[in-house]
Amino acid sequence: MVSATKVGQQIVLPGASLWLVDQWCADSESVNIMNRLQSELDWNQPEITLFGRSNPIPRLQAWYGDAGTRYRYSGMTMQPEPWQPTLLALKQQLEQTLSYQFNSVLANLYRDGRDSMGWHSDNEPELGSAPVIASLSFGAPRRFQMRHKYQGYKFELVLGAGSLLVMSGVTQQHWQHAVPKQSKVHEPRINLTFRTVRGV
Ligand SMILES: O=C(O)CCC(=O)C(=O)O
Ligand SMILES: [Fe+2]
Repeated sequence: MVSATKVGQQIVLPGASLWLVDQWCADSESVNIMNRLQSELDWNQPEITLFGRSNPIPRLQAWYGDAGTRYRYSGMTMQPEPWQPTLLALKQQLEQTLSYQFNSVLANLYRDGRDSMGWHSDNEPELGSAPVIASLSFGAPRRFQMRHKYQGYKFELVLGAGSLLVMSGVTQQHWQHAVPKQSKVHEPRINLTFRTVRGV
């Protein structure tokens, strides 16, 4: 069980463990972090092959972590870059908030509302069956949608700048999540999902 020391709320959904802290970091700090991450991370836009067709993913990505935290994701194998100072500082603060250790982070840059993330669960085998995923958001607020895989429940929230969402327990077994396109959003957003890859 994850225990948070910052003020937050548990979100009660069937078969999901969610913890939301709207203001995990102050506004001024989150603007600063957004700018640093946008300019300092090694962003790339890999191609993804679906039904035999290759297309660039609709966002930019970067993968950082301890050596050996190789990660397979939608047919792509990503080798982590070594920890970068801004990410390392955030990881350490997060580990203090949650009393939990992470060894990697997937960074996503949504350049504007045309960028998105399709429906998926963070259920890659190397994350184990009940992963703790800590998601930090900076920049433009974006919708974060959830849907139950079998029972038709839907849930949605807005992840604003400086927010922390922790998904844990069996959430990934029962639910999928997505970040839909939002044509009225013209500003970038960065989301960091801290993870623990097993077998390192
Ligand atoms: O951008 C987000 O809030 C979600 C990112 C996500 O689902 C992922 O990186 O697996
Ligand atoms: Fe995800």
